[in-house]
Amino acid sequence: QLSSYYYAKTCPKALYIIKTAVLGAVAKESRMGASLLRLHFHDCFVNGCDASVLLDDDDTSNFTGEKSAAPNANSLRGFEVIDSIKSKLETACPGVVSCADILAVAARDSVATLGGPTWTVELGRRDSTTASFSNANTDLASPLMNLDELISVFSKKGFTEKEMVALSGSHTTGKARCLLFRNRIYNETNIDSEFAKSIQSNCPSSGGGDNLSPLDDGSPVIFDNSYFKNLVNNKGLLHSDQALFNGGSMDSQVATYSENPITFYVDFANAMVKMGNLSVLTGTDGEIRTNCRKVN
Ligand code: HEM
Ligand SMILES: [Ca+2]
Repeated sequence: QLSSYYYAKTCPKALYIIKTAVLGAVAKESRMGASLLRLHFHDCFVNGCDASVLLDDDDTSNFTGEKSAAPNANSLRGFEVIDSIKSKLETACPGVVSCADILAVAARDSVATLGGPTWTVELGRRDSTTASFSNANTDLASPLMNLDELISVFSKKGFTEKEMVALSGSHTTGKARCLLFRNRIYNETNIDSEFAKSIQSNCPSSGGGDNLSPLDDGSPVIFDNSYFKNLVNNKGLLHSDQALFNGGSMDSQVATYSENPITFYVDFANAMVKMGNLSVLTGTDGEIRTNCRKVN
């Protein structure tokens, strides 16, 4: 249903406008590439890729937005970058480019800007007129999950175990808060002890819960396969990261990606296209929001 030429006639500069803005935002702060990639993921896994994640709480339509759900609160970032892209697009071609498409293109451009693979983004998603606080709490994975739980969360969205592992390679960039990996670095045994010690210096056993550590110590602002190299060395930051390589069924897949970046890139790009197609609104469903934070 979606098409890569969707805006060719109605907003020919759309892709250029988004790419330029993403490049600028990542140049200003490299972590923003990670944050924009994650926004698209947290959008797509909750009611599909419909920009529901961008909506603020709405007193008129009477819904609580997804931003305050547990996986998102004090964690998601990049909303101002999306707002700024949207306002440029509204000037260039008012009412044409959806917020959901902006998220999909910004995720692709972020990965490419950080040195990762690129892919063709299918376009034509429309924006939701509602959000789901409760689905945001149930449909996203938690960093405390084990392999079987991670497989289950992704299989509910139609992904294979291998695709789940490839998508997790996103943790090759970006940061996480101490409170989410504290138990791992102090109490777990499947962790390299030097690595645990080095992370502990910025994540005390009590307090400092918001202190940040890179998800990939090896190359935090480059989109490469270093995340998988970490895992085979027991240097996964989150419990859920190390769960992918912990004597289970995905060990060999992780090892393959750790040795072969091209295989990872190909699988990652394909899985991102698939993720971008989750329950999209097309035709006359939904709307093209004027402001990504509010229904029209
Ligand atoms: C496999 C299950 C996953 C779990 C349990 C998980 C969990 C997390 C957690 C806990 C954080 C840190 C949040 C914080 O400290 O506030 C994080 C960050 C991040 N996640 Fe995931 N994630 C998963 C899969 C994914 C996928 C599929 C993607 C993208 C396609 C992704 C992209 C990111 C990125 C880029 C960051 C860094 C964001 C930033 O620095 O702003 N994650 N994730
Ligand atoms: Ca969504």
